[in-house]
Order: sequence, then C-alpha cells, then structure tokens
Amino acid sequence: MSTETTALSEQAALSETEALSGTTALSLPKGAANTETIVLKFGGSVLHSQADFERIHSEIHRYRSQNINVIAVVSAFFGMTEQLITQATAKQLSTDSVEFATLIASGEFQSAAALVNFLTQHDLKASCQTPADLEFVAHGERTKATPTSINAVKINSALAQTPVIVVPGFSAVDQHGECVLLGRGGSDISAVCIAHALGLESVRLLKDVNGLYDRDPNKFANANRLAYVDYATACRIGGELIQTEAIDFAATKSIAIDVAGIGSIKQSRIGPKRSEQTTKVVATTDNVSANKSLRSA
Ligand SMILES: Nc1ncnc2c1ncn2[C@@H]1O[C@H](COP(=O)(O)OP(=O)(O)O)[C@@H](O)[C@H]1O
Ligand SMILES: N[C@@H](CC(=O)OP(=O)(O)O)C(=O)O
Repeated sequence: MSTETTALSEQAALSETEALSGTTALSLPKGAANTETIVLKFGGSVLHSQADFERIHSEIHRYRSQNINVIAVVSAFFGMTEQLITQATAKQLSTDSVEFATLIASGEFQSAAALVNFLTQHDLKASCQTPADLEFVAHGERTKATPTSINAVKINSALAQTPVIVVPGFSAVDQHGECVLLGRGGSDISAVCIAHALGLESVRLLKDVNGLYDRDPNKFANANRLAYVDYATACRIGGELIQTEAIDFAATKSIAIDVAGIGSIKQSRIGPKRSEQTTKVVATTDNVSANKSLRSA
C-alpha cells in the first residue's frame, strides 16, 4: 500500500468555501457547479437494462458539460445479485470463500464494463477502475466487510486520464488483495468512501425515487418527501433505501448524502444542510501519515 492511501477512519478540517448556486430544471443540483469532481451512484433500481444507459449518459453529461469530473459507482443490474447468489448456492460455494464473494461481486463488474462501453461509444471518455485498482481495502466478514482504506491518488490519476471513471460498487479487497463484499446495498458505502477519499462534502445516490420519504412511497400513496433529514432519522426510516452502514460512515465523516432520481431536481439531503457545513474532509499527505501511525498504534 502506498503512502497516498487514505485511512477511512481519519479526517482533517478545511474551511468551507463553496457557495450556493441556483437550481433550475435543466441545471445541476445545488453546489455541483462549484465542484471539480462529483461522485454519482447508480443503483440497481435505475439499472434494469442497457436501455437505462441513455439516461445515465445524460446525467453524467450534465456534469461533463460543466467540466466536472464524474465518478460513477454502479450496482449490478436489477435482480442480478439475487441470480448470482442462486448460482453460488447451486455450486455450494461457502459464503466465506473468495470464490463466493468474487462471483457475487461480478454483477457490478459486468454493469461497470457495459456502462464504460456505452459511454465511450457515445462520446464520453470513460474508464473502469476496479476496487483493486483504487486499493479500496476492507476487513472483517467476507460478505459484510468494513472499509478501511482507499487510495485517493489512484482515483485522481485515473481521473486525469479520463474525466469519467466507472467503479463497480459493493466490493473491495482484503489485505491479500482478494475480493470481499460490503454487505447488501454496499454500493452506497463504496460511493461514500470515494467521496471521503476525495474530500468532497457530498455524494449523490441516484435511485428510482426522488428522495427519502417518511415511509416507502411505493407502498404508501400519502408518503411525504423530506428535503433535509439528519443521519439518525435517515437510519431509522431509510434503511431500505440507503445502506445504514453507508449512512453511519457518512455521519462520522460529515459527508452529506443526496438522494435523487435521475434528472430530477427534487432530492433529499441527509446530513448537514449546505449552509451548516463548515468543514469538509480532505485526503492530504498529513492525514495519511497520521493514519499510518494510528493503524500501527
Ligand atoms: N422511506 C423511503 N423513502 C424512499 N424510498 C423508500 C423508502 N423505504 C423504502 N423505499 C424503497 O427504496 C427503493 C429504492 O431502494 P433500492 O432499491 O435499494 O435502490 P438502489 O438499488 O437503486 O440503491 C424504492 O423503490 C422505494 O420503494
Ligand atoms: N448489488 C448489490 C449491491 C448494491 O448496492 O445494490 P443496490 O445499489 O441495487 O442496492 C446488492 O444487491 O446488494
């Protein structure tokens, strides 16, 4: 592991300089125009087939047209993880084996490769960066590992080559470089970890609903969308929408989670309101060395 690795348990403070920008139907979400890089996560709920790539392309293009680099974290196509679990069970793979994790994680690798192919064919320069490429390391249970570090320099070098990078979510590597899963819904935490490594104040999760509601809007017609929600409330009412480990991780790093539909101007923000955000996390050489000493202590 190189010295540029950001331990995910460290953070440093930086003055907030970002100003609010107006939002209209065709403009970017608030604040995005002031950002050099944005992390977007496309979940299985917006990945039903190749046809969905058109909308994803448009979403990414909105940012690229303003010269904003895009990191697109992708989940597997809808239902694919279930199919892979059925296959792994039929093969009698042990759930704590590397083979099991590798097979289940392959759904995200497939969608990432297919998306890069689509973007490249439609005039967006993009590359696929795997968790191993980014030295995204996690430890613990094979299917429910906890992220420990990620290499921000690798992410930035990849962005310097192609302004759009597509990262298969849901998996990381262990200390031996072998596949581990981050728990069901784990692409959410992949995205939050990348945003943290880059010192971003927020991450944007694109789903099939335009935000977090007080109850599931697909079950309750009178559900109300919540514009701003604190982390604890989000964990309580949004566990089916966002992985709770991802919310907890974002809370410890003060990273806001925006939940929105593709192309939608409606959204929910989990965490501090923009005006309340006075600090943000950054990956610096200083906190990298601090991490090293923390880990060896
Ligand atoms: N409180 C809630 N607010 C919004 N959506 C919710 C809520 N509770 C459950 N959901 C459900 O979460 C679904 C999206 O979550 P999920 O399928 O995990 O997204 P993705 O796979 O894209 O990450 C929605 O279709 C909605 O039915
Ligand atoms: N595909 C994995 C990881 C994930 O995050 O999926 P989604 O974004 O569709 O919840 C799962 O089903 O658990």
